[in-house]
Amino acid sequence: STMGRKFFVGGNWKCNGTTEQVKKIVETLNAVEVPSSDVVEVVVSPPYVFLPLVKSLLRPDFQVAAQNCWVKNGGAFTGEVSLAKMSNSSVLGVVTIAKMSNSSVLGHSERRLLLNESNEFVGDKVAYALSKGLKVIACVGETLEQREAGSTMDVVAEQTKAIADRISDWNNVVIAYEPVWAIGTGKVATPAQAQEVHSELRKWLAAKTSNEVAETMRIIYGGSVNGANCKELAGQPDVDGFLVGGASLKPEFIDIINAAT
Ligand SMILES: O=C(COP(=O)(O)O)NO
Repeated sequence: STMGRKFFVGGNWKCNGTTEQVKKIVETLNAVEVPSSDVVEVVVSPPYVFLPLVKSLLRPDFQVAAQNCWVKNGGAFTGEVSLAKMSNSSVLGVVTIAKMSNSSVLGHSERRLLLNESNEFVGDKVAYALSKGLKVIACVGETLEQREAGSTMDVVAEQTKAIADRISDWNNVVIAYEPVWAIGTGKVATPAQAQEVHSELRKWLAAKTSNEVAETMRIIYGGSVNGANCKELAGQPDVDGFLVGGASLKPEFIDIINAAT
């Protein structure tokens, strides 16, 4: 990462954890030495049901994110969790929203592919969450067949455009490039592959939004990041951090946080 962009490390716990496991992970995170929050921004994203517990136990220099949100405020949307409810509960704390200390992971490929969340729907969610004062970790990334067809940048641009068409203030957005073929597979993108897409995406942002947005945007990488491969990836000029799945549930998450450059 360069240009003074603060390193950003997100831990996406996905649909994992029991109360006991969550307490243990938070205990471990609370006890370790990591660079100050001036150097690295750390966000952990537990399943909704653990948001209150994690928010109440987690060290104050780390932030908590939801893994999704609904696109309206409450109402007849069975099974959904509305932002307003989350922000009204002690979980995210309405008062802390003003400090942008809360965020949501949106557009994760598992929701795009398994739950058919369209680019437009993800764009609507990003706009809604931002309008409610949350930070957003917006996920984009191509499938293996799209990469093999040479359409990686087309796909990533299309996904990002659906967001750009709906928002004007990018201040509270972090973009996570997560190639689907690297998620949960152990097949991490090479530093060159990650750098190529991150720099192309940054150029796209410069052309479609502004140089300022492009230069200040944290573009983070996700997909089989671990304690062993994070350093080399972090050394790439346009890799500004990580969105970590599996390894965020293990002590090596600390190594990934410490890879902050
Ligand atoms: O989905 C991911 C990455 O998951 P893994 O680190 O387990 O590949 N981040 O949101």
